[in-house]
Amino acid sequence: MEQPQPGDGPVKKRLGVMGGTFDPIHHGHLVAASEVASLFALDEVVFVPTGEPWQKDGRPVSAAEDRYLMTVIATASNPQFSVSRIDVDREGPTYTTDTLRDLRAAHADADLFFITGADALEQIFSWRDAEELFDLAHFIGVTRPGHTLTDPGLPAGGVSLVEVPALAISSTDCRLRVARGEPVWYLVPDGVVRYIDKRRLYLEDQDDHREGTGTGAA
Ligand SMILES: Nc1ncnc2c1ncn2[C@@H]1O[C@H](COP(=O)(O)OP(=O)(O)OP(=O)(O)O)[C@@H](O)[C@H]1O
Ligand SMILES: O=C(O)c1ccc[n+]([C@@H]2O[C@H](COP(=O)([O-])O)[C@@H](O)[C@H]2O)c1
Repeated sequence: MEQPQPGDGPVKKRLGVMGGTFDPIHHGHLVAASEVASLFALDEVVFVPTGEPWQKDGRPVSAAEDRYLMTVIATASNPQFSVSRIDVDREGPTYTTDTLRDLRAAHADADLFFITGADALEQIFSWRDAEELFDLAHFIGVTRPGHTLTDPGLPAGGVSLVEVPALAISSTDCRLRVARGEPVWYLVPDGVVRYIDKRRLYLEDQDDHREGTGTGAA
C-alpha cells in the first residue's frame, strides 16, 4: 500500500472501517482492527455494528442496541477506535454499499479501508451491489483460523490480504459457551462479560434464574 508522499497535496485521513454483527464483539475483532491500523498507518478505525444483518438469517440476532453498546464498551479504552451508529440507525437490511456511502459523506476528507475476515471476504460477491464496493473503499482481508484467505477476484488493487495474530474465537462459540454456563472471560473484553451477564444475553431460557448466568462473571 502506497503511503502519502510530500508534495502529493492535502494528506487525506486514513479511516479503517470494521463492520460486523458483533454478537458479541470479541478479541478476534479487536486484534484484527488493531493490527490493520498499525500495518496500514490508519488514523482511526470506526467499528460499525450491523442493523439488520440479512445474511445471518436462520437465527435470532441480539438487539442492535445491545450489540452497539457492547462494541462501545469493548473499544472505549483505545483512542484510535470509535463506533458508528449509522447501520444501527438505518432502517432495513444492512448493506455495506450504504455503510460506505454514508461514511464517505460524513468523512469527505478520508480514504476508507474496509476490514474483513477471510470468511466474509469469501462471500463478498453475494453482497448487494458488490461490484460498487470497490469504488467506495480499499478492502483489507485478514486471516482467520479455520478459513483460507484468498482474493475472491476483486478488481486489481482493490484488496490487500494480511496476516493477523490468529485468535480462534467466534461470536457463535461465545454465545454457545454462555448458553452452556461456560466462561467467556478473556475471549471478550471484561466489560463485555459484565454486560452479557447484566443483560442475561445468550441464555437458552431468558427467564432462567439459575445461580450465576453462564458468563462466569458471578
Ligand atoms: N477471530 C477472528 N479473526 C479475524 N477476523 C475475524 C474474527 N472473528 C470475526 N472476524 C471478522 O470480523 C467481521 C465481523 O464478524 P462477526 O461480527 O460476524 O463475528 P463472527 O465471530 O464471525 O460471528 P458469528 O460466529 O456469529 O458468525 C467479519 O469480517 C469476520 O470475518
Ligand atoms: O452488503 C451486504 O449485502 C452484506 C452482506 C453480508 C455482510 N455484509 C457486511 O459484512 C460485515 C460482516 O458481516 P457479518 O454478517 O459477518 O457480521 C458487516 O459490515 C456486514 O454489513 C454486507
